[in-house]
Amino acid sequence: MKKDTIIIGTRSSKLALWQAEYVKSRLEEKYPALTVELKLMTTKGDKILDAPLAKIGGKGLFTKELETDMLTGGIDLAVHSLKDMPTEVPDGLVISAITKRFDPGDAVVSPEYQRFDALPLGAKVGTSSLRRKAQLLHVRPDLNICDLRGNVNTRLQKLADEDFDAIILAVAGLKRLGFGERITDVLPKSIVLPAVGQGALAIETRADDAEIRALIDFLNDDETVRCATAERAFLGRVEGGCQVPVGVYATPAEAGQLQVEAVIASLDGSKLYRDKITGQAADAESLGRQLADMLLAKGGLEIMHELGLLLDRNQ
Ligand SMILES: NCc1[nH]cc(CCC(=O)O)c1CC(=O)O
Repeated sequence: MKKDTIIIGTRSSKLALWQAEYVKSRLEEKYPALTVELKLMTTKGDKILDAPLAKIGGKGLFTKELETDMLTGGIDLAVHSLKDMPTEVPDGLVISAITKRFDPGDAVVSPEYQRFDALPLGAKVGTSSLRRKAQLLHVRPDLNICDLRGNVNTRLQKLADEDFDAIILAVAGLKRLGFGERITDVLPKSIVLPAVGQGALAIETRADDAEIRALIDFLNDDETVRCATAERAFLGRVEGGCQVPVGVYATPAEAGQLQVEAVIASLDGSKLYRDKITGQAADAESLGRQLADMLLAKGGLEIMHELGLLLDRNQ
């Protein structure tokens, strides 16, 4: 091995730091002679805290600054939550590893009512995700869903400060930060499908950095990679990003198969199209694309048009 020090770029939120430290410790455990340093960085998504995420828009809100630094050699790799990664990685960069998915669920934190089912009529529910909002409104149009921005710690603080009856956060993020005991319910997948890649980490490197890529290859979890491939193919096809209420969840099925379930909904949840497909795991990418086409044909395309999103269907 030529390199004796590698530099991991990470955002500086507590969750991002946990994730970078996790990769650091797995590398150090595997390569005792290697020194791994963390370089803390700030992204546009960290700076703009007062606007709803969907309004800021722009791809790579939480990844771009890290990617620019990696392309110029400032860092060797970047650790991201897979769900924060746009489906298209910039030229010269590549996702070289996807770690084992931890828990893809969406959690309810509601000290007063505990369970989602128990929320009273018109309850004030906090989330900044269009995906969660639309799917929740579909089954509970009475809910008063309000924007809740900030990192996980800030959001938990706002639960009390801003009088929410419940807030919704990824199970994975809460558990990583040691807040697992704050979870009072987990939304069933029959109501809310997770975001693409929720619960898994992506490690991004330069495409031509063969040494680093070989070094981190052991972090890949084959099963998660297959699921993520299907989920990201779905998202790439519907051009979802964080601006469209889209959920997708792939799971291994028997005999080397993969089941992929997905949803596209209108912002207010009044229209919701959901379907699933099963096929060979080796065809993960095409399964994701087929499912996207099924949902677009059912009415998803109309929703995209209503949202004013351009779709290049010839890609
Ligand atoms: N959007 C921010 C974000 N990115 C990743 C996670 C959680 C960890 C994960 O899903 O892997 C979170 C917080 C949340 O959605 O509650």
